[in-house]
Amino acid sequence: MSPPAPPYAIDVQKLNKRFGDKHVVRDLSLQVARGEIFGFLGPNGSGKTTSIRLMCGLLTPDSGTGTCLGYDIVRESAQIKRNVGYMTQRFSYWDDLTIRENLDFVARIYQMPARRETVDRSLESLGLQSRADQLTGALSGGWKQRLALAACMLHEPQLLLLDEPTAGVDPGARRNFWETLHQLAARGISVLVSTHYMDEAERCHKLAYMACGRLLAQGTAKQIIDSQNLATWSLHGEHLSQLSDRLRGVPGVDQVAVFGSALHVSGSDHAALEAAIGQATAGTGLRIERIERIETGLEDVFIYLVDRSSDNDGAPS
Ligand SMILES: Nc1ncnc2c1ncn2[C@@H]1O[C@H](COP(=O)(O)OP(=O)(O)OP(=O)(O)O)[C@@H](O)[C@H]1O
Repeated sequence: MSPPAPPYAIDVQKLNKRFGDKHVVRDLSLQVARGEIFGFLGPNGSGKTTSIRLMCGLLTPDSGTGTCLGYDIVRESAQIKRNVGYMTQRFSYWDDLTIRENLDFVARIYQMPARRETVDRSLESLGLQSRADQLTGALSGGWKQRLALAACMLHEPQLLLLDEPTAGVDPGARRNFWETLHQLAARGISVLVSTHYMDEAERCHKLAYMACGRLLAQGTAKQIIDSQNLATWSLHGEHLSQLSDRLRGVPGVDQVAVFGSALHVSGSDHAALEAAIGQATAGTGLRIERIERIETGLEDVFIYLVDRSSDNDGAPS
């Protein structure tokens, strides 16, 4: 009888990694459950890629422990690599091969048995049959990205690590890609995916937000939003930049951020925030069309977390 599968696809505690004197990952503890889509967010250079590589045994942590698919991330990295699908930020394929040929090439490199069946199964499961015989170089970004996913799933991994898989892909293709991820998760495959897109963050079962190598928050989108207890007001009008200048630094106002044609003003002291907005907007001569209390969104919270973390660290990442 095979041993029971571990409850977590990823379970790491207090991972640290330095490159020279740069402390890139700090005390990272994180769990990804089986069949869960876990979103990994944070500014450029915050340490997401390094964390992903630590979690799948491609890099050795300076300290910390953990398992990936039940294998020790330090001692059993070879087993992890065999059982994980890793889609890097820069996936490479041959432009002058067809989708089918590219997948066959990957299958050959990994010396997979029953290559033809494996490639056919992969084409079918990711909806690539209609394009199987087209040259990859001529395909849109969305199809190329689907090919990248198929290539890292050829060996039927139980865990996918996807590093910004949809960067530069149009919204329609991104939506289709996420539908596929949810279908895979429904089959019990776990997914850790880094992204900069808020709409994608909201499609994850759980999220973690990283800045300057530290996890600042993790949980469901609702848990992350609730954890900061921010009130947010939306202000619409003509002179948003002047209004923004008036509001910044006023007691009660913790954050002012432009969202399209609106200004979002947030604070953790709800009464002080409301009073501050009232004072800043009264008798200014600025034409303000609408002021309304809105639900605080994930993006409001992430901006707030990054601002606070860079205040604490002395410099933005
Ligand atoms: N092999 C390396 N040697 C030295 N420094 C490195 C190495 N890999 C990454 N870094 C540095 O570590 C920091 C974190 O990089 P990392 O790629 O993990 O961030 P990221 O959050 O994935 O960024 P992005 O969103 O831009 O992909 C950066 O300052 C980067 O320059």
